Amino acid sequence: MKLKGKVALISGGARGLGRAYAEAILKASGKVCLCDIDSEEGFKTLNKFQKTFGNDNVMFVKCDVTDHNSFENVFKQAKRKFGALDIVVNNAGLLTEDNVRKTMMVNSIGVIEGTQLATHYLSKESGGQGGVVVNISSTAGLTPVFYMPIYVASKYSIVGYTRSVAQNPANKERGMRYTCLCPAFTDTTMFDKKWSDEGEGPPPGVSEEEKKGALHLIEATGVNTVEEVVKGFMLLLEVDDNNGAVMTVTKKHGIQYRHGKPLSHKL
Ligand SMILES: NC(=O)C1=CN([C@@H]2O[C@H](COP(=O)(O)OP(=O)(O)OC[C@H]3O[C@@H](n4cnc5c(N)ncnc54)[C@H](O)[C@@H]3O)[C@@H](O)[C@H]2O)C=CC1
Ligand SMILES: CC/C=C\C[C@H](O)/C=C/C=C\C=C\C=C\C(=O)[C@@H](O)C/C=C\CCC(=O)O
Repeated sequence: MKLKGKVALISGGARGLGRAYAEAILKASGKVCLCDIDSEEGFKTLNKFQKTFGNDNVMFVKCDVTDHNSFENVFKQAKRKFGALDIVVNNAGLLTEDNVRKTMMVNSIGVIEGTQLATHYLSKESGGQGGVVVNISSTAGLTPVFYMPIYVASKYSIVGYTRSVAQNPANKERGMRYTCLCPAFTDTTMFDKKWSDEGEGPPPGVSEEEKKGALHLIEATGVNTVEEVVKGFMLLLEVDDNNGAVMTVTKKHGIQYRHGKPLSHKL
């Protein structure tokens, strides 16, 4: 997809990776509707982007992706302002093991409902032009991590969901493609530097065993810069024949496509 003039909706776009995806699309002459539960940070980002890219090319709508009406309102407002929608990035996420329902609501159901809304609002059968959905999982959506099983469960669900929706032949008719981006540890607020040896020690509630596990994995995978993840993200948007693609981005191995082989029906 050529990004000039294309319109993207990005959840969790107020900061971190979501904000960086937005900036990359704006730099490529696209338009962006940011949404986030954090309106203070959202309006700060909006003001900054408006100064650089112009008021006509960016908007912010406060939204909680776990509230269907609140999320759907973003799609309506983006279409009203820009007249079209071509890209949906289901990026909003959180990392907590303390609240299983909240983690699943944001990281899993928020992404699934965002994909359903995208299919409805972008689809040729609803008067759209078709388009692309990028669902943000994690390498923790492809490999077990003993100290964050709930986060892992939420992220595995996104990989399976995206691959399944991509296989639905009806979505080809609708002009839709679905992809999944799985970054490993990346240097944002979510990646708490306190976990590293230079930091002040683990966050409250993290046991020594969990800290050791985290440090071991961080050492094995390395820590991505935001720019490295954005490079993979832009490839997913720009390459048109990648419906169903699952891409990992790790510091050590860079960008890799992961081909999930379906189990044989004999099993
Ligand atoms: N930073 C990392 O190491 C990695 C992050 N990821 C994923 O990338 C995505 C972005 O992560 P980061 O930018 O690092 O995190 P971040 O914490 O900096 O940004 C997440 C954004 O999502 C928003 N958000 C949270 N709950 C929301 C809700 N209910 N409704 C709307 N917005 C909500 C937050 O307000 C925040 O602006 C997440 O899905 C995360 O799981 C994946 C792999 C690695
Ligand atoms: C402190 C947590 C910060 C950010 C959240 C992030 O999403 C969590 C990531 C947690 C674990 C990451 C594990 C990464 C593992 C790897 O990159 C490789 O060991 C394996 C990569 C892919 C697995 C698929 C395969 O078997 O090839």
